[in-house]
Amino acid sequence: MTLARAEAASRRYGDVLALDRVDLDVRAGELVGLLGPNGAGKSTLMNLLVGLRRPSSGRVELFGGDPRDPASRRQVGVTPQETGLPGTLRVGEVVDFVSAHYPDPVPRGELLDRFGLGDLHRRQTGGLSGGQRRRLAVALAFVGRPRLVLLDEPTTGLDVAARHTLWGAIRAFHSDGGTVLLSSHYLEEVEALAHRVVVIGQGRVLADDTVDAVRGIVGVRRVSLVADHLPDLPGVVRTERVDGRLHLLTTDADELVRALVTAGAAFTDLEVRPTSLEEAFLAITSGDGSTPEQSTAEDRQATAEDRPATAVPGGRPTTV
Ligand SMILES: Nc1ncnc2c1ncn2[C@@H]1O[C@H](COP(=O)(O)OP(=O)(O)OP(=O)(O)O)[C@@H](O)[C@H]1O
Repeated sequence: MTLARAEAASRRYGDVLALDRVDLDVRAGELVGLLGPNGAGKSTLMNLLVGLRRPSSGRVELFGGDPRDPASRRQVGVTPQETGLPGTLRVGEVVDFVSAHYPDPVPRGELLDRFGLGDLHRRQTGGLSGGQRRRLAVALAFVGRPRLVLLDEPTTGLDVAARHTLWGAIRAFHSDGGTVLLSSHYLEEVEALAHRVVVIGQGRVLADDTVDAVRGIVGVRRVSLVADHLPDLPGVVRTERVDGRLHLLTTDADELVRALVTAGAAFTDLEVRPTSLEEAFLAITSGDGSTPEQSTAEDRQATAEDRPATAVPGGRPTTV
C-alpha cells in the first residue's frame, strides 16, 4: 500500500526548476532514505508530499488523497529542516501543546525517554543545546502516533551519541510498523537505517535502489592523468578522454596506480579524487536516453558500453 506518492511532480520557484518530473512511491512499512547534495530538491519533495507546497505540474498524494486534507495530515509526522521552538516554554509544555492536537498521543515521559530527553522536561527550550533542540524537534514528529514520518535531515548538528539515540528511536518506530522517509547528506546515515535509497540530484531522481547498490556506486574513484597510451589496467569500470586527459573510474584507485607504475606506463599530471555521488549517477544515466540536462561534457562523451554496472563492489560511506 502506497502512503505517499509523487507522479511526474515538478516544482518551479521562478527560474529555478527545483523538482523535475519526480516519481516516488513510499509504501507502508518502508524506511526510505532520500539522499542528495545541497539544493538537490529533497526538502521541496518532502514539502510537496506533506502539502506545504503544491507541485507546479504533476501529482502528489498522501494516503491516497490530497496532502492538504487535514485528515491525511493527522496521520503524518514531519520534522522540517529548521524548526523554531518557543524559547520560554519548557520541553514538557511544548510536547503537551503538540500532543493536544492528536486523539491518542504518545505519553510525554515515554516520548522524551525515547529521544534521550527524559531529564529535560522542565528545561525551557531556550536553554537547550542545539543537539537537544534538534532531538526535541524530531521527537515532536512522533507525538501523534503517525503512520508515516518525514524527517528532513534529522541528525544535522548532532554528535555521535545523540545521532545514535535518534537512529534508535527511528528504528523502533519502524520495527513497530511505522513508515519513514528521511533525507540526509550522509550515506552512513541512510545505510544505518534504510534498505531503500532514492538519490536525487538537480531536481531529478537519479537512482532508486537498495542501499548496497548505491554504496557500490559511491565507491568509484576517478584517476585522471595525461597519457597517450595505457596498458590494460585492473578494476577500471569506465574510461573517458576529455581535453587530452584520461579519466579512469575505478573501484580501487590504489591498485590502479600501482599497476600503472608497475607496467612502466608513461603518464604525467596524475590526480586521484572521489567521484561524488551525483557525478557517479550522472555518469551512469548518461547515454541511456534519459541523460539529464545537467550532465557534464565527460558524461556525454562516454559511450553506453563504457558505463559501469549499477552495483560496483568496494564502496565506502561518503558524504555527498
Ligand atoms: N522558496 C524558494 N524560493 C526560491 N528557490 C527555492 C525555494 N526553495 C527552494 N528553492 C531552490 O530549489 C532548489 C532545491 O532546494 P531544496 O531546498 O529542495 O533542496 P535540498 O535538496 O533540500 O537542499 P539542502 O540539502 O541544501 O537542504 C534549490 O536550488 C533552492 O535554492
